[in-house]
Amino acid sequence: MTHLVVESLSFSRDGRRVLDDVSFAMRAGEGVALLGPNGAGKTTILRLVLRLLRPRAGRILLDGQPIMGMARRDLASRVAYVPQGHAVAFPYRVRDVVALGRLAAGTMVSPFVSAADRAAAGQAMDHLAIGHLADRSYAALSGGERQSVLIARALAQGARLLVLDEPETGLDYGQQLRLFDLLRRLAGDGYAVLATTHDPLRAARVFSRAILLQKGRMIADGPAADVLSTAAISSLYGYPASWSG
Ligand SMILES: Nc1ncnc2c1ncn2[C@@H]1O[C@H](COP(=O)(O)OP(=O)(O)OP(=O)(O)O)[C@@H](O)[C@H]1O
Repeated sequence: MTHLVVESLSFSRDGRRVLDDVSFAMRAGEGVALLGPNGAGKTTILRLVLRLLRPRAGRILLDGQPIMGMARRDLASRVAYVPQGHAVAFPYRVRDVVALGRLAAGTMVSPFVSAADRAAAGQAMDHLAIGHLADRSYAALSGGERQSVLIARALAQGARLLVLDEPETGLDYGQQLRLFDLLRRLAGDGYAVLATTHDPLRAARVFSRAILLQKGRMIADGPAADVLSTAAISSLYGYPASWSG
């Protein structure tokens, strides 16, 4: 049962306030989209939730515990970052990329993949219906396939909160549709999905909730279809409502 609480979060960079008093909570089964113009602070929120940055003020709780005091492995078994599926360093097989999720959570204790690690990776691939890719080289996959593999890696990690930063970037239209469908299914399966996106129209259909950020401040939080009205989006991005059709 995942429960993320973000409380009065503020963050500065180079003496400049990047986030100001941001608060929200989310539970298992919720898909929350974070939207806002470039530089609004979306990625900074994700990096704080992943404990890659330390807040200047405020705190973040996962399942009731402040993340700053958690052991790294404990944190990794609760929250997983799904990067965009672009950078490819080595031609690993898909099944090995997925099994690497077990390393992050500390359940894989040696550099060799155990039967238990392999089973967890297999389950994650089955969950996402990508078992047929298991022996392919990750480097040879399409962007959408890579994204699915990285989500499977997060599931193998055991985390129930998935954090994604503009996951649609670089994917063609069909792959974007499949990705967002997958995110919706994962929320339906009880995962908590927190994603930034620059696609308000899709977000309104796929996510249960949307949070709007402007210059580091939250200006809306509520059901995605309500928050992402044409008027709200026009005002957020600063263009006349008549342009959106
Ligand atoms: N490493 C850094 N050093 C200094 N300032 C930074 C750094 N990373 C981000 N910032 C600044 O923090 C602010 C928020 O950045 P952030 O990346 O969180 O915005 P964002 O909403 O994710 O934007 P985008 O939609 O462009 O990805 C911006 O003003 C940005 O310039």
